[in-house]
Amino acid sequence: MERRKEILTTLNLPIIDLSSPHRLSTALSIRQACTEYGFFYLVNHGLENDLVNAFHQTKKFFSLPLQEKMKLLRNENRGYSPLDPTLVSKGDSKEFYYIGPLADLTSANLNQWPSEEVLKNWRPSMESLYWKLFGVGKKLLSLIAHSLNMDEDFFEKIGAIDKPSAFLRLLHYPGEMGPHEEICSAHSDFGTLTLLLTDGVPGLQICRDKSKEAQVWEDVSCMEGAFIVNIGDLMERWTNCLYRSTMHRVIQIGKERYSIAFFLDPHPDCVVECLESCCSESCPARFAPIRSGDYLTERFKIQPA
Ligand SMILES: O=C(O)CCC(=O)C(=O)O
Ligand SMILES: [Fe+2]
Repeated sequence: MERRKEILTTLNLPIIDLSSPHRLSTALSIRQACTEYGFFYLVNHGLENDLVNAFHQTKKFFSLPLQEKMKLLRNENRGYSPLDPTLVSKGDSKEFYYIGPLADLTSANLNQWPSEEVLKNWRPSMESLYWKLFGVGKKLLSLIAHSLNMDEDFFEKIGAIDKPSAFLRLLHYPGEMGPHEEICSAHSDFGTLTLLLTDGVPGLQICRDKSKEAQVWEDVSCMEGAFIVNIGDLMERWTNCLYRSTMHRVIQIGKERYSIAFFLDPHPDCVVECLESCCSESCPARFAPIRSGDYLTERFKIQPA
């Protein structure tokens, strides 16, 4: 197994309660979590009873014969990506399946679904999960706006989530694979925020200081029933780097692993520019305004996820 000069520690991420009536203190805790870690656990999100089924459906999909999954081969970033032997040798050992934005018909029609004969009721079940995750993301985003001293409906008002451009990604890591330590290589997420669910199998790690020579990787353990939430690059731009889009990866521990990631990205036409509350004369905006669609297209070209 490849060895790098790395120091490893274990981490207790902050816990945010989405159902708390104390919005100000919740917003303050979010602010602290996003500035220090860019990651937190989200509890009392209302989807507790949906999680078992979400993983059940995910496993059903990946259990299909390869030839069935290959009929849905990824196109326009929707559909199935098989385990890629060229990437396995570079330290990426996962198969995954993307469901793209469902809000408008043109985009929703690009999605690729297994037929009813192959997986009965799978599509409605996943569509329902998608919208429930979107509901959680939207609630959280209003708290994030609050935490940044903006109006709670700020992200709605600027058109970031009116037609949500969210991608749902199901992931399967088959277990002991290749000589490399990483099975999902180190990256930051591109968009606004990510809601992550894992099946409890460890392996997720974060590196809080992107610039350090010797990278310090910290283990993120799974908290039963909670989402692991992380800030993406566009939120980092919106906040002038106040909120951190933290680098993360998954290392192999020799066990099969499933996870579900929901990437809440801004609508492609939404222009992401430094928030008023995050810049001043002494702290000017570090990034020029950019159309979200242009930014994400560029990122996908450089680092196809
Ligand atoms: O599988 C995981 O736990 C992490 C997945 C991830 O970081 C991603 O899909 O961006
Ligand atoms: Fe990620």
